[in-house]
Amino acid sequence: MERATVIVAIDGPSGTGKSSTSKAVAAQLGLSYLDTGAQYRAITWWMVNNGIDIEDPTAIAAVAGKPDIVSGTDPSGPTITVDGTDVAGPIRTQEVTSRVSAVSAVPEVRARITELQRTIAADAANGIVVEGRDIGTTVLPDADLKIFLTASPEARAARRSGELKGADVQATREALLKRDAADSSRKTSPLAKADDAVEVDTSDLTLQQVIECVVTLVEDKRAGE
Ligand SMILES: Nc1ncnc2c1ncn2[C@@H]1O[C@H](COP(=O)(O)OP(=O)(O)O)[C@@H](O)[C@H]1O
Ligand SMILES: Nc1ccn([C@H]2C[C@H](O)[C@@H](COP(=O)(O)OP(=O)(O)O)O2)c(=O)n1
Repeated sequence: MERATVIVAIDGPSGTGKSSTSKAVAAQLGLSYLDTGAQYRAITWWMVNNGIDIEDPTAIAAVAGKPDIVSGTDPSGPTITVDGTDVAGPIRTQEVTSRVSAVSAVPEVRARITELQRTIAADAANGIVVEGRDIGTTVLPDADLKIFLTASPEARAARRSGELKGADVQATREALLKRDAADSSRKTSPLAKADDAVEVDTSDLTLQQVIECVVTLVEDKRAGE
């Protein structure tokens, strides 16, 4: 019998391991992979590049439909383009990171990106791992498996500053907590754990342990447990 597709939603705050875990789980299980944070970063990059006033939600809403955002969903080489331009690098700058929460709080932006996400998930032949902040609660509430990753602010800041080549851990911690607070308190689909999500605290787990944990949860689901 043909295996049914499987939809996995992985949510949580910054630095909990969503991207690394999701990519590895998708690769291991032959599923597609979607980094929804990259989509919000891409639309933010476009707004900044086009001189849109980030402080003005009405201005953002008015142009939310303009950029053409395309995500490549192969977990071994995910891609993201805006109007045909590869923005994988530019979306990770400090400038975009500091503005992404404001842009992604605008309801018209969320409606647009959510629709894209649902289309991508529906088109994934074998299924998909989708990671973000509101996947289990809003984007894919019928996902087969929902995971909510957490980790202490200290662990998250240490991981992130390691990535940013020795950036100050304390400053990184403050920036992370500020972004979490903004993402958790916005009106439209805030960062939140779905009632039926499995919470995994990754503070004291290696990445490999987290990957194994999630793979096991997917396999158990597929086995009908
Ligand atoms: N369990 C873990 N233990 C140690 N480092 C981890 C763990 N999970 C992820 N990392 C590292 O932490 C950093 C942030 O992980 P990432 O997957 O980008 O998190 P998120 O997508 O939640 O922001 C990466 O450098 C990653 O390799
Ligand atoms: N499903 C999502 C995913 C991300 N966002 C917003 C809020 C986040 O601060 C930004 C960036 O997300 P991203 O996952 O790239 O952030 P980190 O990798 O954790 O630094 O996008 C969102 O509002 N909804």
